[in-house]
Amino acid sequence: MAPWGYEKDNGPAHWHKDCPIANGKNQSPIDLINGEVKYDSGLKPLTAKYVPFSDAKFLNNGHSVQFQPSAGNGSELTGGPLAVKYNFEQFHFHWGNNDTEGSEHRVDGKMYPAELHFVHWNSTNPSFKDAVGSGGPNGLAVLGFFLKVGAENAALKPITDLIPKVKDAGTSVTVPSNFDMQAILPATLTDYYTYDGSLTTPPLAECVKWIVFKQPLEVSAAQMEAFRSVINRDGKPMGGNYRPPCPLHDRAVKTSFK
Ligand SMILES: NS(=O)(=O)c1ccc(C(=O)NCc2cccc(F)c2F)cc1
Ligand SMILES: [Zn+2]
Repeated sequence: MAPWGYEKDNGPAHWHKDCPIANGKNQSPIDLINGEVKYDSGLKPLTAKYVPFSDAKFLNNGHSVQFQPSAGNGSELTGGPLAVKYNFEQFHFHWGNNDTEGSEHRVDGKMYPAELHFVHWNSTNPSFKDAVGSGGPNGLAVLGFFLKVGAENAALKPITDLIPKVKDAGTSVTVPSNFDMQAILPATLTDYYTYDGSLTTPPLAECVKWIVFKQPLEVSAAQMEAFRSVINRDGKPMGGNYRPPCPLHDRAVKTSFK
């Protein structure tokens, strides 16, 4: 099979052939249906401590654009539904070719124009790859933020300004060391949905504690257009790099808000 992608001949409907877990019972993304979620008063706010990075790359890996610091950057995530400390690994985006589609998770069937994922791994493992393979839903913790079109996002501007430099698959640039990743996050990480799920791209490992924030971040129309100029491995616009929602099966979606 051609390497996986989001086109007719290699998209989500084909992924099960190389990754049979695609039809598993803990797959992501899902449609977050407010009438079916359950408030959990035990869910505290999350704490993310992101330290400045000395040598981080911003790259086009053929199916997303991704910010990746060198290993062992000391940034960490704790709190919320997490029992232990998680190390920051990377962040990346999923988006559509117009403002009516693009996010992976949905809220009562509504899609946002894009979704930003901050990927973290359980620090009781020696590495990210070990965490992915550690079995069970506590290997990774991914923070999901919906993006909607509105005011320019000043915190994301240093990243969206780099997009033209990674237009083609396989290209990367060094990110200026004064990039402040912490500034992307809302001041308080409250009001989120959380459930046990998977990577939303192959290998689709069911190793993720998903934490999806209710409040979208805003980006300008120009910043959205920057994403839509990115090209994939087949030389086509990368927009549409989102997996459709998967069945919930017998999972519960908990919320930190009423
Ligand atoms: N969209 S998402 O947030 O669910 C997501 C996050 C990370 C990855 C990933 O790291 N893939 C490559 C990769 C690298 C090493 C080991 C792996 F298992 C692996 F999937 C895929 C999807
Ligand atoms: Zn993702």
